Amino acid sequence: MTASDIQPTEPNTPPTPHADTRLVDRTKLSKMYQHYVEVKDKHPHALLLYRVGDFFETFFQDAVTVARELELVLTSKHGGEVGRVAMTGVPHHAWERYTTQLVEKGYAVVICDQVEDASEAVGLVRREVTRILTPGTLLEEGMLKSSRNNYLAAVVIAVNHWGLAYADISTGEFLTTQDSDLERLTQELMRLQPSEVLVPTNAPDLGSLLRPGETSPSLPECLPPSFCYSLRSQLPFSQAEARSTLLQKFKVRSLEGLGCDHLPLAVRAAGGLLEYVEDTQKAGQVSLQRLRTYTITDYLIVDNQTRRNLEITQTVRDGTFHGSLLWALDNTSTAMGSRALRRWLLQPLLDTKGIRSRQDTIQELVQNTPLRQDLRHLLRQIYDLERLTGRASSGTANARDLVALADSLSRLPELANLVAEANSPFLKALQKVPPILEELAQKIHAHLVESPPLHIKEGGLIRPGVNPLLDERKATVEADHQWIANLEVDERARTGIPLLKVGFNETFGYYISISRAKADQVPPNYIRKQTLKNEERYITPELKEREARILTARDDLHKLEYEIFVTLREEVGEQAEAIRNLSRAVAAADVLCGLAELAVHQGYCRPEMVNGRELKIVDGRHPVVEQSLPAGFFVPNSTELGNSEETASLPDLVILTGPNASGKSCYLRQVGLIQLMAQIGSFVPAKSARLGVCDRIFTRVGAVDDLATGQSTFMVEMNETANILNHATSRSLVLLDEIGRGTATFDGLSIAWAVAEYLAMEIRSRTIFATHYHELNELAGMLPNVANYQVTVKELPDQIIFLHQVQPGGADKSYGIEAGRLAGLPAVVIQRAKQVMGQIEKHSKIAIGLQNLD
Ligand SMILES: Nc1ncnc2c1ncn2[C@@H]1O[C@H](COP(=O)(O)OP(=O)(O)OP(=O)(O)O)[C@@H](O)[C@H]1O
Repeated sequence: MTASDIQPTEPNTPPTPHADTRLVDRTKLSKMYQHYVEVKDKHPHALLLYRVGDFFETFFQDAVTVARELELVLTSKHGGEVGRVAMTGVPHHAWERYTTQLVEKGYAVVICDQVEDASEAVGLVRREVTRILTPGTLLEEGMLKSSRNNYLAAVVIAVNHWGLAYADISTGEFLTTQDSDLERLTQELMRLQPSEVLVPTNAPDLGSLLRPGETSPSLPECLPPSFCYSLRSQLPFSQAEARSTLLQKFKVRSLEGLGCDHLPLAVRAAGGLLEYVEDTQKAGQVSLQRLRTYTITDYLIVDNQTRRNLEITQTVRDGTFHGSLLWALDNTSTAMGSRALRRWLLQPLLDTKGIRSRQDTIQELVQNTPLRQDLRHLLRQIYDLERLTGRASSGTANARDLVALADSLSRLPELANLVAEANSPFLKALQKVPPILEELAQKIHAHLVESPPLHIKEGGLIRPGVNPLLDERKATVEADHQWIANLEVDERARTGIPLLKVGFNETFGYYISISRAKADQVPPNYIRKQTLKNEERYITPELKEREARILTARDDLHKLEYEIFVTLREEVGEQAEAIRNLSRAVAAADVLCGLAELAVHQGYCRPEMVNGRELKIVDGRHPVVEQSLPAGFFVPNSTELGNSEETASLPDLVILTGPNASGKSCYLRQVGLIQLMAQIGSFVPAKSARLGVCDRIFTRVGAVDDLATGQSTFMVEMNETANILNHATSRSLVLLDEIGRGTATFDGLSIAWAVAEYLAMEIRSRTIFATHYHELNELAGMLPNVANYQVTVKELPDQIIFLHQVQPGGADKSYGIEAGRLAGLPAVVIQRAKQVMGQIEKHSKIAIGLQNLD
């Protein structure tokens, strides 16, 4: 197949009946289509993009799908004796853009590229599958979001136990875990938000990729429907296969060193995942870091509901990043740092030592302003080393990637210098740069030109002096070019035609151009090649000889440059682990430097992390609301929780009352966010804080109908409350907003009362319970570890002023009727509501009744 075989798309041609490879008579297909169908048979569940000249074409059923999904014209092409087959194509240079769209829509895409030069091919150009792209196996820069990891996960479930492995093949991260309770698996998947999840199955739809929302009977119920699932064969996930895949990959004799030898389900998930990665990467080698085994309970557990309610990565109202905690905290200077901060926020620590070493680093950077500023300045010059390394080791990096990588590597010694005197752990980690990485940077700089072209097969990459053969060939080509340049001058002199020119075009190559008026003066060795309106074009045997030499030499030159480049790229790939180890240190330092900057500018303090259950915050603020209000407008509030022998006066449970919109929800969230920030090692928005480490944070905030599962507001609320009561411990922090609102007043109040009592007496978790049921204030008089707080307002004759101050005591009214008046309810309705309330208050015996319960 040559370039001339490229079929132009033929719009307006109706699609032929041949839109299904399974129904077509293959013997009547032309050779290229036969090959296409063979490849398609091997990848029935993916879309096959098949290189034909300057296009990636799709045929048959894939053409129909691609045309529909990308809104391209569906056309057709002659496929041999069978007649026409459906076709849709995209220009080869734009394949990434189109493939990204397909992968984002949840399709797997197989790239079948030409692997030999079309001009050198004898017969059909050789084509091979070079890449299989699925949502979880992307490496291309344009397909990935720089600020977040792209996780591929694999799950293996055995009754109530499960193994989960996940990897980001663009950065090399690879982890596995095992646990019981399928609810925890769901939660872990929700934390990771993987782009693709591998599930081993025996089902008939094996090999297919279920797009988000698609269902299959082979999918276990505990797997949330919002992800993409790849249904895979059981074999690579079997204990024996998975074990041997891992042993081979990491060149170890036993899995002990990887920490998972006693976790069969974790091993099976990791082995199956690895096999899939190798299967999809075809041409390239993906370098995953050594597998790490982790335990879910080693981290602060924040369930999906709480993550949502605390708006950690996106807001509840419109799902945007702007307005989330991550948005407020992200002051990082590198993409690696930005990804690391997200990971930290989604997996805060339990271990006080780990927290303190992060705090120490922030503290050093807070105190040393020049160091902090220089560090930020230098970090900004470091590109995404993790992903650049990933592309280098998988063979997808171009020369610009390697130059960017070398530029970044060469900043590392400067970084080491800058932190040479530093004392804190995360800065010390930057003090040593392995000499091999410095040498690698120098080598790349010495080999590649400063601004290499995008394409790596068209020369112009390698500096002179790198390879004698290359220099020799360059010199020959240059001499030939010079000969051609001289030719114009020489021939003008020889022929006496002053306007004679030497030109070049792709079709004829080099030629001598003379105006038609002078055509009678051409020497006899000129051979006429083309006649234009005002011009005749000639060639000479010597010119053609030089041309052939130049073109061959140029091709050789490009090939040699490419070979030198590939060798260099492989050398980078060999250092992937060392580069990534250092990248992780850079990412961590970047996160901490950003948090230090924030601490300085927003006036955050270092929380004192203690071992008990104490939670003391003096003048705490909400880190996001504070940033969205003008400076000084946010009203700080203190919190004291955690009853123990040493802190006998502190309550475990606070009943928080106050009018609508006074700031109850904001206060609840503020406490949760401060605790969470403290457990990622950050400083916190407060004057001072003493915080015991929490094992879990639970929230129940707001009331939203879960339309997707058809549950009512009240049922959602009850499910969430049940989850809290069943899982909270005395080390948990529980934040409840308006329990029992979605049902009849007495039912709601009774449930709220019983829940509060259970939390305070049985679980003894630290709890803030915001409510409009003022009757709950009675609890404080009955239980020693319950206290009442209220958010205060100032009442004027015709308006309420929100003071947003949390103070001891219970509010005795809700101002709900005032809020209704302000919202514009008719005066008669307001008047009547006041009358009704007066009557109810007079006759209500709820509180009295409750006191008499015991
Ligand atoms: N401490 C504060 N300082 C300044 N403004 C605040 C403070 N707390 C809350 N606000 C402002 O008040 C608004 C209402 O707060 P919030 O939603 O927390 O009220 P609420 O008491 O939970 O109301 P409702 O009972 O109706 O849910 C917030 O949007 C915020 O802008």
